[in-house]
Amino acid sequence: MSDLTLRGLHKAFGDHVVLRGVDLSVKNGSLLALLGPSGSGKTTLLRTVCGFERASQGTIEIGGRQVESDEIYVRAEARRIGYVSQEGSLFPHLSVAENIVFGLPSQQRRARHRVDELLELVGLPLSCGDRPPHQLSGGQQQRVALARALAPSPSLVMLDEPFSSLDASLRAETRQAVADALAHAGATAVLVTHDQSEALSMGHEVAVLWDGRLIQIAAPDVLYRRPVSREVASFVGEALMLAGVAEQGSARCDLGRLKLSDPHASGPVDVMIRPEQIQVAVEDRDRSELAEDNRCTAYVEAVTFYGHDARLNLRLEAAPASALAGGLAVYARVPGYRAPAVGTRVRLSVDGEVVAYPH
Ligand SMILES: Nc1ncnc2c1ncn2[C@@H]1O[C@H](COP(=O)(O)OP(=O)(O)OP(=O)(O)O)[C@@H](O)[C@H]1O
Repeated sequence: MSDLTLRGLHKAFGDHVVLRGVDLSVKNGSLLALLGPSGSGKTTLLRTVCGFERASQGTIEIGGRQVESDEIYVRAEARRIGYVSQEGSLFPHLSVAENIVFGLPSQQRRARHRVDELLELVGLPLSCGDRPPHQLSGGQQQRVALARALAPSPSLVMLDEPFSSLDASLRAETRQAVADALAHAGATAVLVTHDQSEALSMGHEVAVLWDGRLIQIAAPDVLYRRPVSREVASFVGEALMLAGVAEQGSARCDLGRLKLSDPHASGPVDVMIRPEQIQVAVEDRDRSELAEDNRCTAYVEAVTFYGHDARLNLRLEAAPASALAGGLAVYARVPGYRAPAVGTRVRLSVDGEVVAYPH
């Protein structure tokens, strides 16, 4: 399948500007997750690439062929893009197989072209083909929608929040099935989502759209560990921000002297720490695990238990002058089986590098 390139893409509805100059490149055969808060322009970007909306300015190229510019406008049907919507939008009066071949030329429709192959690709039993969509679960229906999108061998597949109507367990399973099917098909795909865990777990790369601008494109682990701004840090996960001072590759803050991911930062900064980086050791229980440096003491004020992990609200003892009266409050994520009880005195250290945002 082809790659996708956007250059300087603008889109306005009247005088309401939604996309403000988007440059983006999606590599052949890869899945890009387009992540952004509600109203940031994700769906508009996807609809413009599909040709459902005209760009106000800029160019769109699919597989090296320009489909949109000031002079060129290739109609949606001729762009050869497979589209999967939130609800899947299957036709209820047609069987699963008829849905899959719906967009194909009539001869291929009659021959149920590639139906078995596509059912297999999306991980559904072949017996599903003759059933009406309503007899399938929501997750299975989304897989049928993907099979239908892949049936004409499109250049590109666009997925617009395709898992948002599914409950949590079905969502996880369907995400995996869809990711596998796209990989097996060698598809170039864009997945629109406002769910950071979905973007991080499915995207080969994640692009963050903020108020109509792409503000960061990176591999999921890089985006999570080195977000470009405080806003992105908080949007892609839980982020603890502590005032500090950076110098010579580390930053001093209420949790000690911490190693910085950017060694060049200096002066007053906000230090961004992921809560799972905070190592919590119970004084009597975990004596051997206590690091000599970077350690300070705190009390567990509250525990929210999630099973696999737990969130601890902690209050630092003897927090320095920068802290609020009564000690600084921070929080940590620890494995559920190691969650200490409320009131326990613990020692804290920070594992790994942290990010500094200058004031
Ligand atoms: N056809 C339209 N006419 C006028 N304004 C529109 C139109 N489509 C979208 N908008 C506006 O564009 C902005 C971005 O909308 P869009 O649906 O692209 O955002 P989104 O990031 O996909 O949000 P969500 O996650 O809530 O779906 C919104 O302010 C919306 O009201």
